Amino acid sequence: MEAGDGKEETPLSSALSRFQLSEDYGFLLPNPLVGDGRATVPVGCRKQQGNGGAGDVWMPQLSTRHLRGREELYLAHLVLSFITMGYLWQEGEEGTVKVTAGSPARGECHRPSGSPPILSHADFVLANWRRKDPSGCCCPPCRNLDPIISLPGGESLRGFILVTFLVEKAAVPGIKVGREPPAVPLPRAHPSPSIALCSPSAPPPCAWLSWKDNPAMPDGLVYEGVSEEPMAFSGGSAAQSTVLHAFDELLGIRHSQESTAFLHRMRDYMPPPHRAFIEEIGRAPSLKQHVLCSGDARLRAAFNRCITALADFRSCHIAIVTKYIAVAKAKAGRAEVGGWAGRPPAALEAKGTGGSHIFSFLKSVRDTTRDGLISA
Ligand code: HEM
Repeated sequence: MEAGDGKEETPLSSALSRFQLSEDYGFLLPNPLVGDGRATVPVGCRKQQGNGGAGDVWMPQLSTRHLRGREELYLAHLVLSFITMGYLWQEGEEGTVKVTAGSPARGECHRPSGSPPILSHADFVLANWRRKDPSGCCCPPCRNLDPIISLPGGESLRGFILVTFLVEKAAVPGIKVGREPPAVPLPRAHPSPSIALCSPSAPPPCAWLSWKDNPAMPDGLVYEGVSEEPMAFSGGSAAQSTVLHAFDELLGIRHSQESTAFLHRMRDYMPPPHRAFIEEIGRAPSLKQHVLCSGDARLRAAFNRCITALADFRSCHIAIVTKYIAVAKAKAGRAEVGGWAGRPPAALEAKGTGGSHIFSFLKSVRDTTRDGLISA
């Protein structure tokens, strides 16, 4: 891709077909849109500059007009969001870029897909998978699966993306109870994902994904060419996953005011059809009321099994988060992992990936789930 002045408009699919991020930027990008077409070019700003100065290489304004269908839009959003992340965090937490000078964030693909201009859960997990053998299955333990785009973190990061993906996949039969699943790149079968695949050798990058409530970027990010004021967005978190929100609505779980406010804010990062799906479940007649009014002991037991399974999932998740953050922190303390990719981000130690105080939040959400049990 030629260095440009950032002003010309380029069809996104043809622009994307001509680049592959170099490993210098910490990514290897198998071109998802056009077969094996590969070329290594610098995108965004050069590492040593990154301030919109004279030595920077600018990416042209990209247009979505030539993208075909939902899949290409999702892929384009995935690719551009990852490029933006690489550009912003290339020097770790200390050297954060504050302005997306000539950056891929100026691509339009967040508008038609209704997604915010940041790497969200829908990008990082839902759209970010492929079968190595296209005719093979995508069952655990992920042997035939790979993320389309990964971040530094090796197997640990691969597991983080794919296990979350498999949890989404395992939830599909549950989602079908309410309705056909919303139109997203969700998979089909019903595996039992092993969360143990996520080994805590390196922390997940989530806290680096935010420029809201993140001490490394307290003012947010200026999207050059979009707004002169900095804008704050939360990064990809499974709190943006539709499935848990849908189960909460279906089972009539009532979280605390603070947790509800955070979780509802996370809905802004979901693809609009997902959000609409959750809201529709919320408006539907209450399942819990139906079970209560029926006086049927078997119905009540089945309902309570669902509540217990959901609370158990949340307890398991708390254990994993504790392990991940504590182990990563201890390893960093013993300098077992090198470079900025191995250090637990300051924001992750104190706060969650979307900015919540993680443990009190996660425990509160687990406990209010248990409160949903119907007593005999
Ligand atoms: C190493 C693995 C993981 C870590 C470190 C982690 C970390 C976190 C953190 C810090 C939060 C707090 C919310 C925020 O601020 O973002 C959170 C929330 C959440 N995470 Fe994870 N997570 C992990 C794996 C998973 C997996 C595999 C799933 C499965 C879908 C998942 C589902 C959720 C959900 C649904 C929430 C929202 C809270 C709730 O509804 O219970 N997480 N996670």
